[in-house]
Amino acid sequence: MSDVRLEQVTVSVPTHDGQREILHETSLHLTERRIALVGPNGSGKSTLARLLNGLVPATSGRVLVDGLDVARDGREVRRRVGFVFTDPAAQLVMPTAREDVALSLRRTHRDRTARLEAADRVLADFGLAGFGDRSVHALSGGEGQLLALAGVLATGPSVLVADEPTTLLDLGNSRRVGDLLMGLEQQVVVVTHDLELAARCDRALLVRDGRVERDGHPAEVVAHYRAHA
Ligand SMILES: Nc1ncnc2c1ncn2[C@@H]1O[C@H](COP(=O)(O)OP(=O)(O)OP(=O)(O)O)[C@@H](O)[C@H]1O
Repeated sequence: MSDVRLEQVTVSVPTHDGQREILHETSLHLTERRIALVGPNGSGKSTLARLLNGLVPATSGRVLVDGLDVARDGREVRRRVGFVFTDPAAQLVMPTAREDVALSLRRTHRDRTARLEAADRVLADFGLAGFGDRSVHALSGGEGQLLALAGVLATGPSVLVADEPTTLLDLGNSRRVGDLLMGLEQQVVVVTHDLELAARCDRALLVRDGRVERDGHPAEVVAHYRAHA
């Protein structure tokens, strides 16, 4: 399992009259396989998630993934830490589903024909057999999210960070994506408002007002959150 550390991390953003802290001096050691970040809107969950692959830089403190400093070794960290956005449209960049997955395979499969064949195998693994020629814009929300996950996982990350991956999905697709995430071998850090999904993780963190208010077993953290929402 990967080893993710935050050391006294603060994130500040400029405001019209100075600076505002959106994450306050946070230290964490994440080694569990499945970790949920829960909490109210605007509490800092996405900020915390985005720190893990450098999408958001720490204003002070350090973020380390397997000992690599995100600020110094950003390229190598981004190779290890895959990121899935809430809206798959944010990351599906190629015209068809097959080409989108193939783009993720360009490092491991130099030959184009082999790469496209491998992309079809990946699509099949994610329940998208037969979708290869489909435009990425002609997919349902669930299919798009599965394709986005397939594309990120095809790059071979050791950590997957998913920011509200089930928010746009109906119940069936939400379960499908949730089951897929919970079954992955990789370390998974998931930001979610779905407390059932959070309860299936090994550890949960309740983020509020830019601080980790509770950190522990999901059942305990979710119960605390429900009682103090
Ligand atoms: N680049 C930025 N500039 C200014 N403010 C920001 C920036 N990024 C985030 N914020 C603010 O920081 C706070 C935390 O944002 P963040 O997106 O981390 O919250 P969140 O817990 O993921 O919220 P939600 O559940 O609504 O997605 C919010 O008040 C947000 O408006």
